[in-house]
Amino acid sequence: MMKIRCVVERITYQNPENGYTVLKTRVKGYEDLVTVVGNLLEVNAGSVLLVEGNWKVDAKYGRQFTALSWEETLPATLYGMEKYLGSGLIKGIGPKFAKRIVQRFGMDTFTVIEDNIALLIEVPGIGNKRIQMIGESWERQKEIKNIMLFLQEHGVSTAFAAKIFRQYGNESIRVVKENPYRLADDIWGIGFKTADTIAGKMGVSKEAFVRLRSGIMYTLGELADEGHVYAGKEQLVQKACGLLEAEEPFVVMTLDQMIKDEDLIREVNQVEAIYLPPFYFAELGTANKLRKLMDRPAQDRLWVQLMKARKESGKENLSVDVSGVEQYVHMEYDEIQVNAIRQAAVSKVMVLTGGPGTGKTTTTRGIITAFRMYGLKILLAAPTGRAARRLSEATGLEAKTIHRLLECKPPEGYQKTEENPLEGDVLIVDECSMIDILLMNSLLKAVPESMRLVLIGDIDQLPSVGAGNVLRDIIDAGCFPVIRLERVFRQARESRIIMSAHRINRGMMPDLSNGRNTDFFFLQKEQPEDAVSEIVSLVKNKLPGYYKIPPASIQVLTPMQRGVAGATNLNLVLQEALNHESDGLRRSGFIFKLQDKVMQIKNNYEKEVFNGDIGFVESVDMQNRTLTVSFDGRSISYEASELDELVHAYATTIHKAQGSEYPVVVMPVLMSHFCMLQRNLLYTGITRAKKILVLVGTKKALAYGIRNITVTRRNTMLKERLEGSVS
Ligand SMILES: Nc1ncnc2c1ncn2[C@@H]1O[C@H](COP(=O)(O)OP(=O)(O)OP(=O)(O)O)[C@@H](O)[C@H]1O
Repeated sequence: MMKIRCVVERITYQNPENGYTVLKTRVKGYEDLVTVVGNLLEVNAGSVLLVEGNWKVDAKYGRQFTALSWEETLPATLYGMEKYLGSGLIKGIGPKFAKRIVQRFGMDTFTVIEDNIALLIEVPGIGNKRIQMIGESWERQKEIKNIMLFLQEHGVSTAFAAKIFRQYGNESIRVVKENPYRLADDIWGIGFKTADTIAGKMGVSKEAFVRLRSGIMYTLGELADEGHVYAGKEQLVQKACGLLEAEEPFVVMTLDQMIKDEDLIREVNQVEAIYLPPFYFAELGTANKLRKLMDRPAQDRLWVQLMKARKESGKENLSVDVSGVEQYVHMEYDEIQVNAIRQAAVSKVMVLTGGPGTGKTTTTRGIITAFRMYGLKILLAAPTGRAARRLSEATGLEAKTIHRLLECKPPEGYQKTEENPLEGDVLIVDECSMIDILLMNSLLKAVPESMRLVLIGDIDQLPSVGAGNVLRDIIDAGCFPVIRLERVFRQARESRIIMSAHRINRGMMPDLSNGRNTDFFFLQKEQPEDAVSEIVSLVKNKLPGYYKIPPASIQVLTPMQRGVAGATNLNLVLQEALNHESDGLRRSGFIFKLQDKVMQIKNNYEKEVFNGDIGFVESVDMQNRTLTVSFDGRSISYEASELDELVHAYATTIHKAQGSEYPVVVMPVLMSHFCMLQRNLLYTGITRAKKILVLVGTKKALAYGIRNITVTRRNTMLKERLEGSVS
């Protein structure tokens, strides 16, 4: 084993999945650039590294230095200093100024910046404003370097240093030393495992209360990510023991203490359920409010008139006359649709559900028309921006995202609450299958008791990303009127996408024959590698050529994140094929370049961008290490350390595409995805396509997915609470 000191000239290759990196570096005594390979995800061009490892000769690439461990140091040569300063790490200095500064101050460069920064004024082109910027950035880098050093000493990669610094500032090291598990609570992207590694190196014992507590919290969080609102006690203890490698009695004791401390809530009914408090209160709140809404009368003109007429006539089935509505919207409704409109007129809470093309939108328009005839004030909402926009286009009325409807303002949160409720007579919410228990509770809190509620959604789609199975629980509880639309109308029958979705939903194979004038294609590819090449050629050439559309309007949806035909790899190959920009900002092995299609993967209330929003990189500032993304024309800027909120979106998982629709969808369906292939996943993926759908893969995989209905049960008690069997 030996050590070399090198300056990173450029990063040639990085694999974000496993961290494998190839660097071209300059090493003293070597004429040519030296190739260094290994797990070096977090390095920047210009960094000076002390790398420990061995020389090896690769059959294809020749002599290389294989890194086993490495640390970053400040450069000690003129060349290194210039590279370091010009790398973009220090705001206000790019390659040009780096050269000038080093030319002027030589080996004293860093001492000058450190002790006497005002002297930079002697460098042509540098003014006081820039000096101030450089000074601040230098200090920040120094502090980040200290944290990095500290983290490296404790065996953690440097990726999180900037984030830790942003959260705690100069207190960073103190906080981490005091309770490293706080990192997992406070910082998005740092999980229990990372915090636990730090704690382990710091000598925190395996049985320490802080450790067990954090592990239990993490396990509950993981179960919530899988969709569970609560954990069965046994399930939780077992899972936590596995994670913590701790004896069961210690975990049980910790759990009991946490319940005593009211960190967690235990409820014993049919099972011993352990809740994280927000989930418990959300489930309880949702159930109580829905029951209350059901019990209280509305106060609008339509309600008052109908109830009066019912009372006077003694007829229970009196409702609105739908023929007036039909005349107004120029549509003849079928029996179930008429029923839906009549039911809406006499309901405080109701559910409208159905698959694609069954007339949910058309019926909603009818319901809205009936309400408007009686002067009701209508509010429209949907969980995502795109779903809200679609609802708005379909109804001609303003529709908001639930976040906007509730006037979400960080950091205080929702402005619309029980104390400051929504104003209106009726709230109609679309795409309700996407609403998780926390969001549903927040929404219902803001609904006054006299307001009507119409919930619309397709129950056969994937359930919400967040915890709960809210729409299904509400339907299954049997306490609310539910109208199920099943007939597919003529126009929709012509769409093979829609007909295939319905067949899949009934467990049948779709018709896979290809022909002209169709919207549904199946391309047989056995091997994932072949499927990927086909997808690239479809997105880059074939579909744009045939349909005269830009590649950016084509969305690749895939069942999985990992693997050859998973979202990560597809993004890498599609980026390479579609984006020819040579450079960009790097983060964890990904490179964000001008024009890249990207997706925000976290709700960021400050920036007002939300999980699932798709945009395009519209500028990259290598000097200041920032970039801006245009989300539907709105420019949002990101610092390099915030780039883990973005992923490339040439391809996304079907889960992430819930609630969105795209004109053209390309979707791999391969046995290599077998663990994810499920009927509701395929159904959701296929129904995202509005004009063209191309499946690439094997019939076997498609058939397997269609048969697979082992939808994992989610732990929720909402249905029981609504029924009244659990209070
Ligand atoms: N009563 C009806 N008579 C004739 N056509 C109808 C009727 N109801 C709906 N349709 C037609 O069926 C098609 C699908 O209806 P609609 O768009 O309302 O369905 P949807 O359930 O909202 O579909 P998706 O979920 O795919 O958006 C439309 O072309 C619509 O005009």
